[in-house]
Order: sequence, then structure tokens, then C-alpha cells
Amino acid sequence: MPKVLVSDPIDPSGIDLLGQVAQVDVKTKLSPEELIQIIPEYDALMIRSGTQVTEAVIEAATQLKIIGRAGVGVDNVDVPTATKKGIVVVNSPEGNTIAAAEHALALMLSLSRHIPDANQSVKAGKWERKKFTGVEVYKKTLGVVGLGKIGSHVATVARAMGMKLLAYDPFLSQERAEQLGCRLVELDFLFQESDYITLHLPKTPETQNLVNAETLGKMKSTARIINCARGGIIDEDALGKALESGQIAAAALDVYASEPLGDSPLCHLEQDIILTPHLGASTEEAQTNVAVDVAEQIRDVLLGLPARSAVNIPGLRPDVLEKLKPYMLLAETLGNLVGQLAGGRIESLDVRLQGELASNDSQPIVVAALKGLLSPALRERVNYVNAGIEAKDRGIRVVETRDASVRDYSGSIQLSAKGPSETRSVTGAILGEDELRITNIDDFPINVVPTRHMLLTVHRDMPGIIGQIGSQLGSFNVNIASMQVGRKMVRGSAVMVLSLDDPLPEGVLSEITNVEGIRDAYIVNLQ
Ligand SMILES: NC(=O)c1ccc[n+]([C@@H]2O[C@H](COP(=O)([O-])OP(=O)(O)OC[C@H]3O[C@@H](n4cnc5c(N)ncnc54)[C@H](O)[C@@H]3O)[C@@H](O)[C@H]2O)c1
Ligand SMILES: O=C(O)[C@H](O)COP(=O)(O)O
Repeated sequence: MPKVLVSDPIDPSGIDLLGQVAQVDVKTKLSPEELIQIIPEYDALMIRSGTQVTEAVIEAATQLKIIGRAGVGVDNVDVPTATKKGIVVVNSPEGNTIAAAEHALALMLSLSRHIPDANQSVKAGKWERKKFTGVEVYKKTLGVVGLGKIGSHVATVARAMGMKLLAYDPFLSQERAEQLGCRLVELDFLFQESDYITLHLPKTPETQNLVNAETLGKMKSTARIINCARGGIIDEDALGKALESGQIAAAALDVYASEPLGDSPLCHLEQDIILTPHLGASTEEAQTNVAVDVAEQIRDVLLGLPARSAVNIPGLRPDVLEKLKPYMLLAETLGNLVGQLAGGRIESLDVRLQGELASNDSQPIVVAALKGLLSPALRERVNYVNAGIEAKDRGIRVVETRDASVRDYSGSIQLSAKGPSETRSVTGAILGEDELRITNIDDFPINVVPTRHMLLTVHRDMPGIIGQIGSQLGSFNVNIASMQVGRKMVRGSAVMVLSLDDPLPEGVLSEITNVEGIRDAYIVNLQ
């Protein structure tokens, strides 16, 4: 049974689900050293934002197949190292969207009406109605920085509360912003004009300290800023100074450059500031959503199935994935075949998507073809996650071609692998729902089911040759399951593909290549 380590508090619904297919160990509050020590035992790791999955952890994780982040942000995971090692990293991109958006809105309203301070004051026996006079958000301008899933929900609710909306998101179309009732503007303008600013963008090298002394200096003295996205997007020192000097009116933070926050100067400010301990995703609903979403993906990957929200392999909608699955298997099989025919040192791979496949997302098919191509050399070290990188590291150039014209099959894939001296090509198609067929080898038409043990010859089309091969195999006690010959002209060149019940013993290949008329012979293992 595979073993899963859960190293952060995860909702029991996810743990129960994983318990059906794996041994699940819940060990939270591990030190980095403890994690490195035990990680070699595990096939999967399930985390939230509390566990730092560093390069050292990943290097020590000799069995690990998947890291599941029960939440959105994967900035606590060294994704490039995981990718290089072929470890899938998955998250739950939508499970906590509403929770995080509602937390940002709650902080905006709390800032406007001084709710945390008023609460403390009453509990201290005071009745300070004048001191806690607030402001309305109605007709105020909200600037949303990052109009993705969470930012969009915040914008929708804020609009319903009568707020005017500005947005800054360099990757968003004007049309989408307009649908949400937002005016897309430059960042400087948003900082100058907004009464409230809410951050909903990822933390990247570009967004680190995006809110700094200069940007804070552009804000109105009555403006309030909320960060429910990631710590480090706001420069905390600069924020403290802007609050102390009255440059801005108030701030609410849920996330910090370093967590837990500890005894930060922010905790001792006299001014309006609300601090929550990274609670954006902490609702019962969100925790169930993310735990189940990620547990299902861990289960699928452990069972050898693709994950729906992998961050380091192309993500596909489940319906699209369902349709592409047989073609991915076909591409992998053809890649494996053409790799075995071409031998090593492949310079380029041309992936040609034909017929109805020409209009599909080609990336998963290309990745599958590369996985197949490299698997004779790299075996289980290559997978959907690292096939692209491994091919690039080996200098294999990938060319994609699309041809929508339909041939004998509604959709087919042709792979051509160019080596130093020759190019080998194979084509395949799917019959019915999911039956794989090899339909061409080096332009010789055939119709062959890929099998575990195969013998392939290129020979002169002449009488007696098939019989001689049959006798040779018989003399080595190898049983032939099926045989196909493909030729372009009578008595010209031909290919013969034999499916065998048994692996070919040593020495057979040289006997076969000695048969008159045989130009080349290959042992091919597919599946
Ligand atoms: N506080 C919490 O507990 C909590 C919970 C969930 C998510 N989050 C964080 O909230 C943030 C948003 O999450 P999401 O699910 O909406 O992500 P998302 O990917 O749906 O949206 C992010 C948006 O930011 C935009 N963006 C990227 N770079 C930008 C830049 N330089 N300037 C402006 N916009 C930029 C993107 O185009 C995208 O539209 C993430 O940082 C996530 O980690 C925090
Ligand atoms: O990225 C996220 O999903 C949030 O920051 C939530 O983090 P958490 O799972 O540690 O609450």
C-alpha cells in the first residue's frame, strides 16, 4: 500500500478519502530536519501553507510521486526542483476562492466600522460611540489589484454594495474587466484614486514589495489597504511608516512576509490596523473543498491516473482529459516505437496531429509522445511532469504540425524522429473508443495492435522470406501471435511486424538479419 504523509492540519474528509487507497500518517509541526528524515518513506505529501517543501526535502524524497497543496498558493513548494525530479505538484485552485474573498470583504467592512477596536472597547466596559464613528463603503472607489478568481468575487460583491470599481491586472482583457463592472486602469492611477485597495495577485519576484513607500505615497490620506493575497507583496516597514505619518488611514493584513508574524512592529501601532493569522481559507466549507479536491488528485496519481489541477504539467478540464486520454496513450506508444526504431541521439521530433485532433490542445499529446520517446533510455525516471525538460536537456527539438484533412481515421498522430543519419516515422490512430492501432511505419501502410513483444523487419518483398522468419522463430521456440506485412509496391521494400507471445531470446536477431533479403530487424517492446 502506498504511504501518504500529511504534514499540516487537513480536514478529515480528505484524510478519510486517502485512507481508502493508502496508509496515511498525519504528522504536523515537523521541523525541517524531521521532515527530511522521514520523507524517503512516502509516496505522497499533503500540505497547506505551513510546510516548507524545499529543495533539500525534495532531494531526500526518493519515493515521492506527488505533492498535494490543499489550497491555492504553492510558493512554499520548490516547484522547479519537483518538476525536474518528475514529482507532480497539485493544488486546489478554486476550493477556497469564496472564503478568501469573503475574508477580504470582512476586513474592508471591519476597517470601515472599527469593529475589532469597538469590540475590545465594549468588553473593557466602555461605551465609546463617538470614537468609533465609521465610514460607508457605498459610492466609494475600490481598487482591485489582481482580478482573478478571488479578485473577481470581491469585485462582484463590492459592486452589489454600490462601490465604484477600478482594477489593475496586466494579464486581463478589457472585456472581462467590463463584464465585472471594473474599469481597467494603470497601477498609479488605481493608487491615486481608490478609497480602498485590495490585493489579490500572486507573489512573484515582480510583485515582491509592489506596495512600497513610493506607491503608498500616492494613496489618499483617507484610503485603506487590505492584503489577503500573500505576505511580501506589501513592504511592511513602509506600511508601518505610512500609517504612523498619516499618509494613509488604515490597513488590514491576513498574510505576512514571514509567518507566523511574531512580535512585529505592526502589532504595536497605535493607528488603525487589523491583523489576522492567515485566515483567508479558514472556513469549514473551504477546508472540506480543498481537502477532498487534493485527496482525490493524490489518489488518482497513486493509481496511475492524471491529476486535474497539476501546476507543473498541462492542466486539462476533466471532459477534455477524458477525450484525449486514448490519444495520449497512443502518442506515448508511438513515441516509444519511433524511439526504439531511431535508436539514441534524436535531434528532433515532429509531432503531426491529423484530422479531428488538429483542433485540440496539442500540449498533452506532445508531452506523452516525448515520454514514450525517452522511456527506452530513462525508464520510470521520465513521466508527464519532466518529459519536456528531459527532452530539452538532451537537445531534442520539438516541432508541432497540424493537418485537419481527414485520412482513413477521424484523428491520427504521426511522429517523425530525426537522428544524425535518418528520419524514422510512425503513425497511429484510435479505433472505436480506445483501441490503439499502428497504421504506418516509415510510410508503409499496416494495421497492427501494439503489444509487449514485437519483431519488426524491413526487407525485400520476395517469395519465401516470411516462411524463413517463421522457421527461425520456431527453432527458438518463439510463438507468433500475429503477423502483418506492409508494402508500397510488389517486390519492392516491405515491413513485417510480428507480435510474439514470448520475448526474443538472445541471438535470434542476428540469425534473422542473416536471412537473404532482410535489410534491418528490430526487437520492439511496447506497453
Ligand atoms: N489569505 C489566504 O488564505 C488566501 C487564500 C486563497 C488564496 N490566496 C492568495 O490570493 C491570491 C489570488 O488568488 P486567486 O485564486 O484569485 O488567483 P488567480 O490566479 O485566480 O488570480 C490572480 C490574478 O492576479 C493577476 N496578476 C498576476 N500578476 C499580477 C501583477 N503583477 N499585477 C496585478 N495582477 C497580477 C493574474 O492575472 C490573475 O488574474 C494568491 O496570491 C493566492 O495565493 C490567499
Ligand atoms: O494559498 C492558499 O490557499 C491560502 O493562502 C490558504 O493557505 P492555508 O491552506 O495555509 O490556510
